[in-house]
Amino acid sequence: MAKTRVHDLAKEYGMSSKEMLGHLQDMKIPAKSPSSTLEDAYVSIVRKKLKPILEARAAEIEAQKKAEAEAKAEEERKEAEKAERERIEAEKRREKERAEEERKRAAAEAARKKAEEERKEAERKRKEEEERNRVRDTAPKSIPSFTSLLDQIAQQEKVLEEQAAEAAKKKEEDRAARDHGKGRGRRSDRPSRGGESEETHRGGRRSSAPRVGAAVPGPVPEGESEGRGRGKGRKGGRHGHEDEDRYSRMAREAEEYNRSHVFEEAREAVEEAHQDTGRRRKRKERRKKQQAEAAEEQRIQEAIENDQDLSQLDTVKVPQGSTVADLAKLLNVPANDIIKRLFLLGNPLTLTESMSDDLIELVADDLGRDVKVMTKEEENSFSFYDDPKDLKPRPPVVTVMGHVDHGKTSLLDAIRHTGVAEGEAGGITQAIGASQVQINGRTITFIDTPGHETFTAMRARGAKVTDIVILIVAADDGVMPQTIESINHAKAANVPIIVAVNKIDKPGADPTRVRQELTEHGIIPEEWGGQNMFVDISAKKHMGIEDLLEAVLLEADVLELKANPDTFASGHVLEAKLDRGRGSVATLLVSRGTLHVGDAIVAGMAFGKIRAMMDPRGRNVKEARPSDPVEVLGLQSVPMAGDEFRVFQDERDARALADERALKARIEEQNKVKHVTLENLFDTMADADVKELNLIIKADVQGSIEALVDSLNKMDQSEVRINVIHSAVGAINETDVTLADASNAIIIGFGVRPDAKARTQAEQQGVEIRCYSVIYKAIEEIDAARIGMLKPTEQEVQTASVEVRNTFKVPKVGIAAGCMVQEGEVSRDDLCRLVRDGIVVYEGKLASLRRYKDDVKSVKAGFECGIGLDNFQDIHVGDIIETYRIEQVARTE
Ligand SMILES: Nc1nc2c(ncn2[C@@H]2O[C@H](COP(=O)(O)OP(=O)(O)OP(=O)(O)O)[C@@H](O)[C@H]2O)c(=O)[nH]1
Repeated sequence: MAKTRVHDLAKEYGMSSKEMLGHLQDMKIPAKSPSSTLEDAYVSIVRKKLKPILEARAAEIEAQKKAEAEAKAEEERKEAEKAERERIEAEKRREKERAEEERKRAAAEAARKKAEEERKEAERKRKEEEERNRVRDTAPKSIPSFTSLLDQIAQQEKVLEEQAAEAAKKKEEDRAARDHGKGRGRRSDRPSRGGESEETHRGGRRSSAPRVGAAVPGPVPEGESEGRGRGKGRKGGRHGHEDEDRYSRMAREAEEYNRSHVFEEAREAVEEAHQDTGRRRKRKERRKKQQAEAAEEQRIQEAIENDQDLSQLDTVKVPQGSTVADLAKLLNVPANDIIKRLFLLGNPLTLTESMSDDLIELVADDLGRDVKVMTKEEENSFSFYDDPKDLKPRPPVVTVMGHVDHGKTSLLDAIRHTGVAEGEAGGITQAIGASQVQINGRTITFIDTPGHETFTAMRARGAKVTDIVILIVAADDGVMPQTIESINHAKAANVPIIVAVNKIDKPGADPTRVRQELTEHGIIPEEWGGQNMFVDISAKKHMGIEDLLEAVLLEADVLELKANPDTFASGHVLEAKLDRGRGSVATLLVSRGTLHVGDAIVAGMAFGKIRAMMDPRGRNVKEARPSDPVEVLGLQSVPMAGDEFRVFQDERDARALADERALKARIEEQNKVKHVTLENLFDTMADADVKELNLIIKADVQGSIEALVDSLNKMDQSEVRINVIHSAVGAINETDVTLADASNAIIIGFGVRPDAKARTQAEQQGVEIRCYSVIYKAIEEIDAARIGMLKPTEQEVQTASVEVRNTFKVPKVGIAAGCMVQEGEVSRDDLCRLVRDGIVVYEGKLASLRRYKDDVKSVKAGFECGIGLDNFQDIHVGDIIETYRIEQVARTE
């Protein structure tokens, strides 16, 4: 039975051992020292008895704590009050400063305004003067009304002068009259002078007054002027100052009236003179405007009918490489206008020369036009307009990216098994290049070609199919070069990134380090205040997968992904290949509308009617909705990954468009070849030191070609220039060898093999053919060859080529092939590949090699034999079995 020591009990109750011993003594419980032990029965007595004491103590502590808290709160309140007072005072100070500043500013402003007003007044006066001169100088003299106005002005000026003279004379007379009152002698000679003067004045007035009368307001009354005569001399003298004022006023008013009146009339006259041409111009402008409005309306109407994006309407689409003439036609401007501008830009071009993207944009900008230079892919792409009310939510499309071996494939495998019943799990195969998973009743689409090469190749072709990127980073390895590349690619495409920190089950895993390293590349976890969701997972042990999928759904909710499902389908080709038996097989991702079996489609240059569709589980389906990936049969040729597809109502339209595109591509290809040859000629002349590595690339799918070319482009080509002189989907044939021979090229095969004739020819002509099934291997080797660092390595040595002539069932083994060895010698230990129509269908080992019923070690050319393949039954008559062995070969290059 457990015993309790006194000091433990004391500790439990927060008291000293001595105090506890005191209590024990009071309770008559035997205990001597702190280390004495107590029976459980005693302990329970102690607990009972000490309960009220403890409660009292607890209450005491509580009260003390409360008092402390109150004191603290009071102190804080005071602090806050003090801070508030300080704040208010500071605010007041600031307010005062602001007011002072405001006052200064207002004073400065008032001074400025005054100066401005003065300046304006001076300006107004100057302008008035200018206007007067202008009207006088510029008005056409041929206009009669204007000429007469000028006459009037001259007359007015004359009258005013006379009036002023008269006023002066009157003043003189009055003064004389006054003087006369003082001394008669002086007055005696006055009348004759005055009469003479009066006569002169009257005569002058009579000749001018009638013409002026109408123009001068308040003409001088006859009586008044008469009054200035002899009879009313004194009286007039008394009113001398008044009269003088009145005359001055009249003179001023007359001048003012005339000035403004004359100006106004002159202005009207000038306008009238130009009115004819003005009206014509206005009419022309109005007509032009109406035409432009009608054209614009028609354009919008057509755009609406064709479901086009209305926001793009003002931009003129110019195909890449357009000539000067093409651009002039598209912009509806004279070609000379463009040639002139090009000349000024230092790029003189003729009508038929093609323009670079930059030049097209520069010239258009110069012309004030908005253009978009369209690549071939963009030209082939369609833009649609959907009424927002037709849009419905669609599943997100996700791509997994990350460094080699960080677990992309494992993650996709783990995801494919999520939400699938246990029994069903084994039956899941990756039927097409994409998969879908259900989580919480919602769907997520995954593109199954992991890695940024495919992603970028697609994007480079204008196909933005991914909504969300999952960046996978191994927790034991951290951020590596391809992690950074993936981040850059996702960022360039403006696609949100969710980070899956993988392999957390491993002993060296450090998810925090991964987070820290990623912050250096702008990927910051949400929990650290960033934008990116991080989920720790183990793809191998299926840990955290559902959390990751839920994160994807959360991100998708933020993106509000929508599409219109009720229209003709369109989307992109994810992958396409040629399949024996089934023909052209393409994996499509629907982005808009619903795709049905029987639909007529165009994808890039391929067209056809959909014969059958398969979902990611390999099940036949009748329709595919937005974000659904499907494998389709029925296209008459193989499109390229990244091509846009679109359903047409009529198969004939589809065919016409595909034909038109194919023709255009052929013409472009021809032009390009010519162009490139010329360029190469100059380049080679310029730097003869540069070595060239010419390649011909053949592959089973377009995606591999693009991925390889993309990687080659990234290599340093300063010493050895890599030229891909030809690339295509399909087996390596004689034409490829001829081309390689002519251009000193190496042929690279991906998942494809040379046919027999091509191989023989290659051997005869010494053309090198290298075949790979892993892209990294090819890149590694080309890179190694480029930098001249080829190490001794393993090399494949072909041993025999065997044709399948018959197939039969063998108990326990399955299907075996009755064959004829065509060349070489096949051995039991050889590795092999089964080639059908130039495409590698199987790679592995021989399971059996027999002559009649006997197992044999080898069979030579010209002999028949029976061959069984390891774990492979799908052998057809006509297939070729190539056998080979791997040898260590020292490189001589
Ligand atoms: N311990 C552990 N190992 C894992 C985990 N995920 C993947 N691996 C292992 O890591 C290795 C690489 O995984 P893959 O899925 O092939 O990686 P990948 O990124 O697709 O590789 P590449 O296709 O070459 O780019 C394999 O051996 C996996 O078994 C994990 O969560 N835990």
